[in-house]
Amino acid sequence: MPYAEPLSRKEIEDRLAELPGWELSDDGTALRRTYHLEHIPAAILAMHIAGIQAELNHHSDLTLGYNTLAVSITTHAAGSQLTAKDFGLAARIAAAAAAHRAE
Ligand SMILES: C[C@H](O)[C@H](O)[C@H]1CNC2=NC(N)=NC(=O)C2=N1
Repeated sequence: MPYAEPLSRKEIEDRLAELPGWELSDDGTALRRTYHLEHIPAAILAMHIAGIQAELNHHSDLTLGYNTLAVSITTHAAGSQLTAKDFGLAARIAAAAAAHRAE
């Protein structure tokens, strides 16, 4: 059984509409958002995300800046295309970011 099935363009657009502030990469194969943190170190949010990823067994690429955390999500096992797993992870990350007042 495949790791996860790629979503159609329509499914991607519908699901993206439920994730305010997130966007598609230029080639449409990844979900992206850069969070800005004023209240806690960005690394704290990164560690929170690492816990979520361990729980879901699905992982983003995180780029840690001084007060930013850039998130990029795709499903490698689906040939670097977007799947429901990516949107599930993004929704959990969005909730964690909101809890840390990241914008
Ligand atoms: C064996 C294990 O389930 C796989 O390596 C998982 C782990 N996390 C993953 N995360 C992401 N983003 N894509 C994958 O294909 C993937 N594969």
